[in-house]
Amino acid sequence: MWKLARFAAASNIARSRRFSAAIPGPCIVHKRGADILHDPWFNKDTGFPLTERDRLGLRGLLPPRVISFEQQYDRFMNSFRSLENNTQGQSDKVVSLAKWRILNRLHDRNETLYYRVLIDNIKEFAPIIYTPTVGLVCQNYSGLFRRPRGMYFSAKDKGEMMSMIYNWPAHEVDMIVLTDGSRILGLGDLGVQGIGIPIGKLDVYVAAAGINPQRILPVMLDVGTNNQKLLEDRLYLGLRQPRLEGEEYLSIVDEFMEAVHARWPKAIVQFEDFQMKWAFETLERYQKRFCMFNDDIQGTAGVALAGLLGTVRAQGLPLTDFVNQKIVVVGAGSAGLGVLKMAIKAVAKISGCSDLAAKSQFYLIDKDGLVTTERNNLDPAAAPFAKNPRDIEGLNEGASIIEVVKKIKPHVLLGLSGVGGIFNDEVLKAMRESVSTKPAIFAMSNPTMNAECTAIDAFKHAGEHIVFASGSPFENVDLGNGKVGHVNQANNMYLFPGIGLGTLLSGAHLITDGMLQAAAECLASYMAEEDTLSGILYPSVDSIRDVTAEVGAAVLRAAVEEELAEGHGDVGPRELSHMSKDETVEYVRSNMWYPVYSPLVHEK
Ligand SMILES: NC(=O)C1=CN([C@@H]2O[C@H](COP(=O)(O)OP(=O)(O)OC[C@H]3O[C@@H](n4cnc5c(N)ncnc54)[C@H](O)[C@@H]3O)[C@@H](O)[C@H]2O)C=CC1
Ligand SMILES: CC(=O)C(=O)O
Ligand SMILES: [Mg+2]
Repeated sequence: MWKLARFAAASNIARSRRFSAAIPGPCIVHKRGADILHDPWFNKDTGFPLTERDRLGLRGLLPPRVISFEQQYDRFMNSFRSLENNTQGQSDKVVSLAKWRILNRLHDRNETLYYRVLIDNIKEFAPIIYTPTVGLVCQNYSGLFRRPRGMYFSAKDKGEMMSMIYNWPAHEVDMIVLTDGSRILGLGDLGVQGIGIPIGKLDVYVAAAGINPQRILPVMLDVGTNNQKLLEDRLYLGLRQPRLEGEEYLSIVDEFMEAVHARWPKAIVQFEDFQMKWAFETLERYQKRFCMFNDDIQGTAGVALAGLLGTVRAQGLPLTDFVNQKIVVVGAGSAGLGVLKMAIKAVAKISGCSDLAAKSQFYLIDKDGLVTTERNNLDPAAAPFAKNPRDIEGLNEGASIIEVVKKIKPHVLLGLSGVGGIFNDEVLKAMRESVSTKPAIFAMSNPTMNAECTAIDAFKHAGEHIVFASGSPFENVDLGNGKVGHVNQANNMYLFPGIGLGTLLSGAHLITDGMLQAAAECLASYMAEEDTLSGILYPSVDSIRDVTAEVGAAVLRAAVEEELAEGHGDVGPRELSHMSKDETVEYVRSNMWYPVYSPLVHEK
């Protein structure tokens, strides 16, 4: 049963109460005077009322006039707009970095205002703090570095992490995003510079899930880098050594996980942008011990599955037809294999057949072409998805993308290869012969330059009737005659915030396949029928808080059903289990942090 597009008006309501007069509860602060002005968690800049300036020893440290939050907000947005005007005509790179810098400076100075402008303008600002600009920021991180954010644990810290973790100033941490920088988006090994990704992901957590920014922690595990250019860069800020491997590597990750668990047993750890071998190994190693998940494997799988089910609906077919869809996945890495695994499970569930039988509609291509059982040195992770040569008449081991597309005429061509432009004109034109009435092209690799094709090329070469999705945002395409080719953003940002928030509020100490499945199903059913029929598979990024409330509730309810929910704060497992579906959504929504200036009360 599909839900109608709900909460359409919710963001408008939120906007109208943006600057409402409701008085927020007080916030205890353990510092005074200039220390407060230099702490972005508490700083209100010129917004401190006079009484508070007296109370906190701020009198004389600020210009006399008190500026309201609304005025500060408008002032920032005006500066942002001026910057846009002043950088017109400059290269995309210069403009993107300038926009990132102005937002980053606000982030460093005043988190309340930063998160308010981010939440209110998420569609416009997500491409700056997240993909694609975050990729550029990571590539240039050592040069851009002004002040640290998050924590850095390196191979040199072995044996020290249990004490180092107490250097983090917050008493409570709910959400950690961890990377080792080994596969940053489609940009490869960026070593310590990959810290930009946990920072960007956690900004999305605050904006989409309302995780309190005082309770988030971006973490870089610096075990070296194999990026020669970085090793030779005199500005590079990470360890100048090759990456640790094998047991040495795992012992560092083990030590970090144990240190986190010792200090914050309930914190959720999201593994992000680990190279494939460690992505799978660490997931296997920790998923039954710690509250963790791998976003690239599991979050991406759920978002892709929701999109794939959407393509069935886009053709006006019942969901049961998913079992007949021919799907070619290009990229056999952590993301591509995660998608295949979850999609095959969905086919098996719908058709009631075994996973083995459910595989027949899927084709996997990696850098060496079509993956078959005849492959020499077949990667064990890809082996379950390798085709038996008997089942692919007319195709050989290593067949190219164009050969596979021409022969199979798939309903869906999905890219998670990290290689920009590999869905070239010829491949896209071949998709015109697809057996689908609405062939789907998912160019999911990030950032923009690594997308398998652009939106314009997809509509131009594959036809105006296609369904298109990309990992990084593209503008909708003007098809002429008033027609528009809709661009979907198939990005795990639609799921990971809800997975984190739902797990947190459930109090579960593990994240199970059932909870992840519930998240994917929730997203798959989010769009109304008429939207999917016109090729709109995912909601607008503007409504990401509403989507996250639903996804979070689905995850929480799955945890309750699996008897994993231990409750959160004052709300225990019994109360959670008695909540109706709608009450759960409201409960999740009411637990989302929203940035307002709270009265600060000093306590020694
Ligand atoms: N849209 C989204 O939400 C997400 C997108 N991604 C993107 O997916 C991409 C891949 O990520 P991972 O799977 O983690 O990387 P990975 O490095 O583990 O895997 C890349 C795969 O692509 C294959 N490949 C490389 N060159 C190829 C070629 N010329 N033709 C066909 N296949 C080729 C490789 O053999 C490998 O199997 C990245 O660009 C990443 O940004 C990843 C996670 C989420
Ligand atoms: C979106 C994401 O997680 C990635 O590109 O790696
Ligand atoms: Mg990622």
